[in-house]
Amino acid sequence: MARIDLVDLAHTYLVGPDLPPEAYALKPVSMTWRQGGAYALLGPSGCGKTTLLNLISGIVTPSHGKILFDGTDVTQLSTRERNIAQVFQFPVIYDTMTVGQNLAFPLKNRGVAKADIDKRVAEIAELLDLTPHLRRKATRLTADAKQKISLGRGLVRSDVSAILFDEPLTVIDPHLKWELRSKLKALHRALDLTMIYVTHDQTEALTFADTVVVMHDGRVVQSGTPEELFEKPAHTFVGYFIGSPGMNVVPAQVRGREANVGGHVIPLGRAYDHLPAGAKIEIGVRPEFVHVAPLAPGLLAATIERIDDLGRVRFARVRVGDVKFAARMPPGLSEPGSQVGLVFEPARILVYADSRLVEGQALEKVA
Ligand SMILES: Nc1ncnc2c1ncn2[C@@H]1O[C@H](COP(=O)(O)OP(=O)(O)OP(=O)(O)O)[C@@H](O)[C@H]1O
Repeated sequence: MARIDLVDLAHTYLVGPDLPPEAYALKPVSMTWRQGGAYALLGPSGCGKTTLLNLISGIVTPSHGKILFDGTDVTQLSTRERNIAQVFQFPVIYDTMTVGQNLAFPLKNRGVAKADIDKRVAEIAELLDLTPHLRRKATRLTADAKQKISLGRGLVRSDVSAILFDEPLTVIDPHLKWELRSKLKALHRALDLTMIYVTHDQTEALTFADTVVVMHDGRVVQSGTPEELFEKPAHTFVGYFIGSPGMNVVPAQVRGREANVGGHVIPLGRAYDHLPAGAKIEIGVRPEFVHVAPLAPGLLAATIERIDDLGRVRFARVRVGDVKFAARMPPGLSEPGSQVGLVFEPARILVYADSRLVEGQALEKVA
């Protein structure tokens, strides 16, 4: 396995001089993927996830920049030379072979000794519950089982630089998805391999990965633990893409320790004295930290439009003039259409300038 460094890496599928930034499927990125880390590459369709994965694997050669594996430049090397294992969306297996032969194939191909192959195949089959099927022809198996074999083929070699998964659970039955996701996590712990898992599904990303890399419009907008993405989204996109419901992001005028939203002043937990002039300023606050309360002086007045009952918690969708918020509902209170007040937790309000998080000044440091 390897530590992977991306150095000013960018890619466009178009050809021509002086291409504009929009022509790039991957805009310049420099970052490090830790040896042995479990990463998810998360973002909506078309944001550049597969492009980045294919650049790392060597399927695509970048227009700019370099890729280093353990400090060695591999930018011009093939997937085989990079020693990468990949699992794709759809099963890639040999129907004429047995399950066991399929699992053994990547090892046989590399000239591994038979005894070592048998041992490793048995180990991986056990981890994926494929042991009873080892002698069966792959052709007769269900799509789920075939994809499990694909996963097994990706995981069977212990000497790979990294294993890359491109939406590997797409064809898997929903109830099995949960089980396989937990299995992959356990496999990561057991095998200690660098794994990069592409998905557009936040639950998949947050349950599998130690580090989630969020992409938006060809850019890596944040790389962090699931907790960091929830607590401190570096970009408003991360705020509403992660979390259910997503973060409230509303235009505001921010001065010092206060935000003004439609004429109402909301105290902030930090001070913002040096916001960039001319930037679009917004505040971001997760619905978990905005509370619906009986309307009272000093509270931002809102109208409840809808209540979403998520079992353990209820969120109200409320309207304040043209602005909509999602907020926590206390038990027993209020019907749709009623007037309520909103209570904000100041320490949980973040400030964004042109969609990027601005670090405020801690209040104790402000005179
Ligand atoms: N081979 C290609 N030739 C031209 N454009 C491409 C090619 N592959 C991808 N693109 C474009 O690059 C952009 C990023 O695509 P990419 O497949 O990397 O995104 P993605 O996040 O993986 O999306 P999806 O989940 O839909 O696969 C898109 O605008 C896409 O149309």
